[in-house]
Amino acid sequence: MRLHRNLVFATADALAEIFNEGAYADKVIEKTLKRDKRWGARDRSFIAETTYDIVRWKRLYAEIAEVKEPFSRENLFRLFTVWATLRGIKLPDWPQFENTPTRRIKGKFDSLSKIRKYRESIPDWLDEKGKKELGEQLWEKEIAALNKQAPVVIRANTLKISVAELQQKLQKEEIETKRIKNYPEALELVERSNIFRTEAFKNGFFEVQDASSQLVAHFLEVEPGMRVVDTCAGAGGKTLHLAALMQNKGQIIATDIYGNKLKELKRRARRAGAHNIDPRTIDSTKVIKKLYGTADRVLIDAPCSGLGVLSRNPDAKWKLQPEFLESLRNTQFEILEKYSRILKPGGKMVYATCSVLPSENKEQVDRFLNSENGKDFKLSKDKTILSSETGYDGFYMALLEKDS
Ligand SMILES: C[S@@+](CC[C@H](N)C(=O)[O-])C[C@H]1O[C@@H](n2cnc3c(N)ncnc32)[C@H](O)[C@@H]1O
Repeated sequence: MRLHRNLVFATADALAEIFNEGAYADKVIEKTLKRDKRWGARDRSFIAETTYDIVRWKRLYAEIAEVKEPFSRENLFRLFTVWATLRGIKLPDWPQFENTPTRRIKGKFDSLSKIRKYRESIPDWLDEKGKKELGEQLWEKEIAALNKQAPVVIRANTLKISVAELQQKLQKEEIETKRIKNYPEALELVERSNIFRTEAFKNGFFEVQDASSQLVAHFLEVEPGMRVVDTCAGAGGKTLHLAALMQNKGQIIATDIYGNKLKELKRRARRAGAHNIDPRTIDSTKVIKKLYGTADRVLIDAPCSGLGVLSRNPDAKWKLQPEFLESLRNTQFEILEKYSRILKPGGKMVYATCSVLPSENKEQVDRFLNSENGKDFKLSKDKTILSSETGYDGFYMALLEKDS
């Protein structure tokens, strides 16, 4: 691979914003890629993938390069040097790469790789937390899996097209995909590419949605004609799936505390041809109270640490703080406690997170079942999806039934 100056410099600029200014990696990359219209698909993927890689391995690379935050421009190039050296990429003779200590970089990599928090490039507290909650062996496997680049998975929008037809249409646009066993609407891309540019996407034939996330709507056992409340709908990844499973029949009330996310949901629903969604911003306690006792199904796709989606969002490793995890647990419990009241007697509810930590998952469900409001509920089934077992995101989902 030959390194191009403007691409490497763009990567360094992106890293400066992410590391030194605390900006979100996905937003910075999106903005950076708009900088030069002449960049082709390869250039763009170089910037995106290299930036994500260096974000993912920040702690390990900083330790090897012996640099500390905030990173000066020179030190950002040192991180880049470590990245290139460990991948066997030949460095050009630019002043930034003079006197690169190749052997020393490789030697330090070998010795630091013996210690998990460096090898997996995670903060001390996260290593402790993962070990405590999952046990040494499982944590070791899970964090290694969460450090791998995530595959791109899409969900066929069965309101408009079958999975088989979508696969053919994409093939005509030179995008190879494969079916995934036991994930009925999923297709995995054989090679990464910018699928948002395809006609199939513009026509609303699919959404990008990880395979594990595609299990959640099925878990809720919805049927056409039901009244469903998706309480933490966000931009609607699961709402759109629910609409498809309900064949556009019945009603889905999609709530969230952020109106701008629901705006995006509306836009996506239009493209997908989903007509049974009623978005409502939670701007007072009345919004939820009005719904008490009215729904056949409730989905609580709760705000969580996002540890299960680290492969997609590696900067969460550096943004998450232990205190935040503590306060999240209270939010999750409050949400469960309040939003479960939306259900009719005999109705069903799913509590889901994209976390693999029991403290955000089964422990929250147990706490709810032991609470005053939870005593009318039974746990029908639950499932923890580990990235180390499936290769997709880490997730948790529990199906709870309310007594009739
Ligand atoms: C895991 S995300 C939801 C993702 C979304 N369901 C999807 O599939 O695309 C959690 C959502 O909960 C919302 N949220 C946070 N606190 C909330 C609350 N108290 N009530 C309702 N929604 C909340 C966040 O804004 C966020 O959109």
